[in-house]
Amino acid sequence: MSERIADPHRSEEDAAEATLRPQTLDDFTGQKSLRENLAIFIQAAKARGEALDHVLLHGPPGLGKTTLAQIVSRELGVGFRATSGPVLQRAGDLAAILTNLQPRDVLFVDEIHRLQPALEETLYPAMEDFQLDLIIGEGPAARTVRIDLPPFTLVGATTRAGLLATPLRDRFGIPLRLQFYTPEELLLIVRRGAQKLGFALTEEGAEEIANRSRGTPRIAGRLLRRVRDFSLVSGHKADRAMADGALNRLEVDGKGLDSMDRRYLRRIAEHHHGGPVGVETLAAALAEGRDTLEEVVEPYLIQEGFVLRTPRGRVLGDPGWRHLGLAPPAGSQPDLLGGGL
Ligand SMILES: Nc1ncnc2c1ncn2[C@@H]1O[C@H](COP(=O)(O)OP(=O)(O)OP(=O)(O)O)[C@@H](O)[C@H]1O
Ligand SMILES: [Mg+2]
Repeated sequence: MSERIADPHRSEEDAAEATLRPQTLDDFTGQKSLRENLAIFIQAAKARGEALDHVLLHGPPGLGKTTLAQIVSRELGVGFRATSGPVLQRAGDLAAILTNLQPRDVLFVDEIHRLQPALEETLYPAMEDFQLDLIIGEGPAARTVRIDLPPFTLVGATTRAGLLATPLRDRFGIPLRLQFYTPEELLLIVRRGAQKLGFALTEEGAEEIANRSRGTPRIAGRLLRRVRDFSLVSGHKADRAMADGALNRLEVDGKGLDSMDRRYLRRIAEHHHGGPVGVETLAAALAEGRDTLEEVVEPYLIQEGFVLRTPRGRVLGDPGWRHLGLAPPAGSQPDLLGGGL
């Protein structure tokens, strides 16, 4: 998976992302209503001199959750502390972070759906009442000490909001869902990125990259950097033909799908006559984790109608058949609402 150019997950090479990361809410392209709402809540919190309510950012990888968390602290003019669900192992680690926060600081917890249940419970009173219950000692001598915390803003990020326990989800006053970006928004992002890199990319070249970025700024940035490499080495002007050639060599097709996406679609078409087929079956056949399919591969394919998620499993949609250059078999689309169950 790490070899996929269109893998929306972060990779080592994406350290270069920092250069392209927008620094302010105004600089952040797309997610219009989310951005407008957030701007109002930030302004109100600043006017009151209070900590911003806790924010939950959820959506597929590479859409800007970490970027937004950093922007929130910058716009509030407060400190930023970052950690993640899998990194936090002991209640003491969390307590140390919480007690070291300055008033109104942002604490960013990435992959918050992977937080240990015991730590999650430590968070409840911390989020609700800014209090921390620490257990000191062991056995019969153990006692609970209550510590007051400075008011702070927890910004949680997750690709799987569905995996969050309800009591945790309910403690976020500002839940925000990120959507895939439109080609127009990606075009702005690609143009701005080329500018920041000092890379002379033609308008058509930028369009080509934007249209093939799978709705994801992280992929747009990565494709932009690769096209720049090809352009530099070949000495060709970075126009549409140049970008097209580079993206084809990276096996990113005209719709931005990569080899994994195509294997997934082909599997449903050729082995299951278009489905329905269960996600577990697909994961086993493709030697991929079910989580990866559900978190990384499917969201974009579903949003674009290549695949439909039905109660009986995944079904290839008409755009999926067309993309493979195949005709949907007559009467192949089962009743998608699951009425036949
Ligand atoms: N709205 C945007 N405008 C411009 N660039 C963006 C935008 N959103 C994200 N990016 C770019 O995409 C990259 C990935 O974004 P980010 O790391 O915030 O994604 P994420 O949602 O946190 O992903 P993950 O779920 O993998 O943690 C950033 O480095 C930034 O360069
Ligand atoms: Mg992130």
